Amino acid sequence: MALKQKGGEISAEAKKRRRVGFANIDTGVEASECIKVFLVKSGDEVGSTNSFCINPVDLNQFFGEDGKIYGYKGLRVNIWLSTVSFHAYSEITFESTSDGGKGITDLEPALQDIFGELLTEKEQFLQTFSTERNFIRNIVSDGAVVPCKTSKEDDHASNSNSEADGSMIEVIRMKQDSEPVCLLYSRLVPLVLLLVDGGSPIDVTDPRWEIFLVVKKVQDPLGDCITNVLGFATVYRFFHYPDSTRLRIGQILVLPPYQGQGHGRHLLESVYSVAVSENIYDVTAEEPSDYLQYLRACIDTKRLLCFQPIKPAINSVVSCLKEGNLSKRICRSSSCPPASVMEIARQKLKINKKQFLRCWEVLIYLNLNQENSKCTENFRAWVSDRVKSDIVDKDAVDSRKHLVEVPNDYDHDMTFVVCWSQNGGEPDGIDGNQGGSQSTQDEQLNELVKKRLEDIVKITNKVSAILRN
Ligand SMILES: CC(=O)SCCNC(=O)CCNC(=O)[C@H](O)C(C)(C)COP(=O)(O)OP(=O)(O)OC[C@H]1O[C@@H](n2cnc3c(N)ncnc32)[C@H](O)[C@@H]1OP(=O)(O)O
Repeated sequence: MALKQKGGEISAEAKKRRRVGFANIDTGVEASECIKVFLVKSGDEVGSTNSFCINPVDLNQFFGEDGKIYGYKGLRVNIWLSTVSFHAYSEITFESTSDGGKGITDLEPALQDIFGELLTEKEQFLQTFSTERNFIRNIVSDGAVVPCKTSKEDDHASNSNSEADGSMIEVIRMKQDSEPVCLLYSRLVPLVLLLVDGGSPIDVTDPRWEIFLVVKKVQDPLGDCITNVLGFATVYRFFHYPDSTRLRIGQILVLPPYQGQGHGRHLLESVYSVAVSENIYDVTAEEPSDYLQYLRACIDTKRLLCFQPIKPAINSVVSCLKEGNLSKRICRSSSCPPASVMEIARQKLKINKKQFLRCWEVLIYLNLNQENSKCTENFRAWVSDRVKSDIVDKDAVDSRKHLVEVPNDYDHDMTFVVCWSQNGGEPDGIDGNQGGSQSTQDEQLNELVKKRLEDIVKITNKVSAILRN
């Protein structure tokens, strides 16, 4: 870490101001405003602010309660992060420091919290580009390339791809049971902390973790094979009663320069491919971001569209929505997918039930005549019903049963408490009604329906575009 002070001696004027005390109260500067992180793949790029600058989710979280840095004038923290070895080097410059009532923030501990021992001095950092040149190649050579069928339309994200420049893109699966794999993951942790919202490191000592790496293999001018990590997903295997296993995606990350090029999809499809070939129970994701949900929905809807066993169920709902007067509840409830259909999609495609229900609405919309206002009106009413029943389980209220989801660290899809109230009202302390009038609740419900419809249309448009290409 290099520390440079610009502007030399603190002026006599500044010293005077400091003594006056209250004249200039230090309001601090947000960490995200003065820290920049650049991804670099060669020593030549170090020191330059023209390299690829990433956009961390929340740098402020590493700096006290208010995310601010105090006591500096003109502070700039530039960090270069190597995509060859994942070491980092930081350069800190400022014009002056002074305690304006909140002290002078020590930057070192916060940077250590992110980069740990990967933060090195400049000389050492520059050397890593040659000494660690084969770091990734050596580790992934012990992994297994995930085989996956490739179709013409999926060419740009198939599981072993020749690129126009002669490089190969592969997904490599590695069990978290060897020291080198743990070492590789520990070097990826700063990226998780910086780029995954709420991301925290997995427990590398737990052998049930696996890591899927999407890598690019390229020949350098000397004929050497260079391997770069483009992205990765950590996947946890856990027991599913009575005799199977589920796969849960803990973290998925594509390095920013390579995002939007099909690598995230490649990783997800590889996880599915393993789940199908090993007859895993299903695949889930831990607290997925909105974008990940959207991406999964696009991928799974496309897979389900080609899945013949669910066609009759889709057709039956679509014809009900076409003809129907949805004021009849019976017609609305028949719009739910039959349990047998969800089960077969889980068995064959490893799509879990919650995810299937999300795709179900898109599948129906994709098959509807969207130009026909009666159809779209019915569809709206149907979605609205489904949103309501997601929130208020009417049958449960009638029978005085209340299902209360209980968050836990393990699997929040799975845990809930069934509460019973004698008098037919909500049990004490777990009243789902957080207060507010009926009209406020209606408004909130309408907002949710609107949002759900927007999501459905967005995914439908994307899947339609994918199918057209
Ligand atoms: C559990 C968790 O980890 S939650 C946190 C998730 N991770 C993060 O937030 C970290 C930061 N984000 C990322 O790393 C990445 O954005 C990821 C991992 C979420 C997605 O990876 P990317 O490589 O960017 O996505 P990828 O390029 O594969 O897919 C995106 C596009 O492919 C489209 N797509 C989906 N299926 C297909 C298909 N079959 N054919 C063609 N395109 C498709 C998607 O619709 C999307 O396009 P759009 O955004 O233009 O609508």
